[in-house]
Amino acid sequence: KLVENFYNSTCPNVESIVKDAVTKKFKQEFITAQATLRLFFHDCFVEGCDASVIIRSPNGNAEKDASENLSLAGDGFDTVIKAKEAVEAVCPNIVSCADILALATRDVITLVGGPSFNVELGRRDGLVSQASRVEGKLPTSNFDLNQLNTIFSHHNLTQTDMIALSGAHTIGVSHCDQFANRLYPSIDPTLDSNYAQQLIAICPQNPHPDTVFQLDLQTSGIFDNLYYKNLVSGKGLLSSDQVLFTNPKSRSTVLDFAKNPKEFNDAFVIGMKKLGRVGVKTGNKGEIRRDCSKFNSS
Ligand code: HEM
Ligand SMILES: [Ca+2]
Ligand SMILES: [Ca+2]
Repeated sequence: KLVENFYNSTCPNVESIVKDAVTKKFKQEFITAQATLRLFFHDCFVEGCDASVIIRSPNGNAEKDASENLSLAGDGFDTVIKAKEAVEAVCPNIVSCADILALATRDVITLVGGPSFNVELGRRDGLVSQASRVEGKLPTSNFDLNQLNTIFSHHNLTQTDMIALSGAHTIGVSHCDQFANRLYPSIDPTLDSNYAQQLIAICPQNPHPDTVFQLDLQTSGIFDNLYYKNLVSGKGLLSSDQVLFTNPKSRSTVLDFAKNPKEFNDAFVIGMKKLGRVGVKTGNKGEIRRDCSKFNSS
């Protein structure tokens, strides 16, 4: 079981060390925020929150090499590696990379204007990181409400948790290929028509593969509840975003979060705490990695 004060006697300043390293990185690269938040999600849904996604393999067959993870931005990995280096300088071999990722994620959310919250600690780092084990574990942008609910329920996350955590798309971007099927060959009728034209202008039929569009067009660098207001007005970028409003089973929660930012923030914090408990290894399971990108044995 995780506890908030896990490092109180072994590394009492871990939270401020991580926060300083993350803040420094964020000031250099603001995309640190979205990159770290998405990294945490992808880590927790595959093998649990154990930093398995951070392992680098010379053979290109680690979890991060799976197709689903190729669009994870490098700045998220770099944030954890930098924060770990800062922690190792003070408390060597004590703090797991999985806990550092959890703390860094809380810190980036706060840096972009989101709620702050206490983070439970005591995770250990995983010993398995394989590209072949990712398939089917992460939701994709064409999932319908049932598919979204099912995949989240495998981790004890409810529909409300899923809708609140989808609010992470209040920051960051998506590559064109993730929503091109909503534009071509015909425009998805749930899309606002002016918004659809904006998307088409940035993402033509064969875009440069690096072209991206903001998940929350007006405030893609700010953690706010505009994401939900966008869904209400037909401006959800991914099909998996828009479906939360289109499907009557989830619509009332979207409307609640669109109207009441505090309700969204509270639900997001509950969702993040539950996400942070997914599949965690404690006690003598796993290891405390020295270098977050390598198993200790390698
Ligand atoms: C509900 C199911 C979800 C689906 C289908 C989904 C899918 C996606 C897709 C397709 C992208 C764009 C990737 C790209 O092309 O670069 C994206 C970006 C992102 N996702 Fe999700 N996601 C989901 C839930 C979550 C959750 C739970 C979180 C975190 C708590 C999250 C955080 C992010 C962030 C921050 C970005 C922006 C990344 C960046 O700008 O680099 N997503 N997501
Ligand atoms: Ca993991
Ligand atoms: Ca926003």
